[in-house]
Amino acid sequence: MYYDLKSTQFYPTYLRALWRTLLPDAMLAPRLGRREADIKNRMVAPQLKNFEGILSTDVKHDEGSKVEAFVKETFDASLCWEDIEWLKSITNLPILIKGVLTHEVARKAVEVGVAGIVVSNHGGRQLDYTPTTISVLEEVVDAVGRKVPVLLDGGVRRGTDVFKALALGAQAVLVGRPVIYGLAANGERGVRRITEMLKDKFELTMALCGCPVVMDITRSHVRTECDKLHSML
Ligand SMILES: Cc1cc2nc3c(=O)[nH]c(=O)nc-3n(C[C@H](O)[C@H](O)[C@H](O)COP(=O)(O)O)c2cc1C
Repeated sequence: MYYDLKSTQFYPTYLRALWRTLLPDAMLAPRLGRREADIKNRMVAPQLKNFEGILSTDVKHDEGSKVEAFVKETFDASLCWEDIEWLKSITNLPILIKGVLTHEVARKAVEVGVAGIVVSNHGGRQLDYTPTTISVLEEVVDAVGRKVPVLLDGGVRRGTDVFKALALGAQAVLVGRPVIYGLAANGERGVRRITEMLKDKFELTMALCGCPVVMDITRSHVRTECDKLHSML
């Protein structure tokens, strides 16, 4: 069945239909995903400097993840598109919406007036079977049509990942865990090293792809699974 689908034009459509059934709403996680490892390990949010009183560990639950219990008590599950309007009314800061994975949601986000979009599946930590962000980036970029910047996060581990995202239309990428790993391994130096590694490999990729400046990175520098399928038709 996989082979048949792959050899027809319906393959991407089918795959997208499948994904849609599992796509979480883009509104900044109204609830926490079921993080089984956290539940098993009875995860406790550490008391972080500068977050005193915000990220509390003081939750009265004896079992399961305390992060889950904390989120239940603090997150507002009624969060919806209208809240963007309210957010805009209380700040002059640009509001970016994170967690966008489809063209429908991207268009809606532009419609409600966000300043930017982050294509993200929250590091794959919220819901299993969400698509990889790189695989839906182009769909979002096309839907947004340069009206606002589109950023991407999730799985950016090498300079080549940065290059691929820019070639597919992202204006920038964001990294999560690599920075945390660098911090855990070697503190501030570790974080610097991670950013240097990403930057160096990105520059090398540009050089090897014949791109002296970032503006030279184009869509033709990458070939996606969809491109391969189209070329077979
Ligand atoms: C420890 C940890 C905590 C996170 N907390 C949040 C959060 O509170 N809200 C959110 O939108 N994303 C959260 N994320 C997801 C990150 O913002 C980001 O989308 C993700 O880590 C990017 O993927 P990467 O780690 O593969 O680079 C968290 C990620 C990690 C690793």
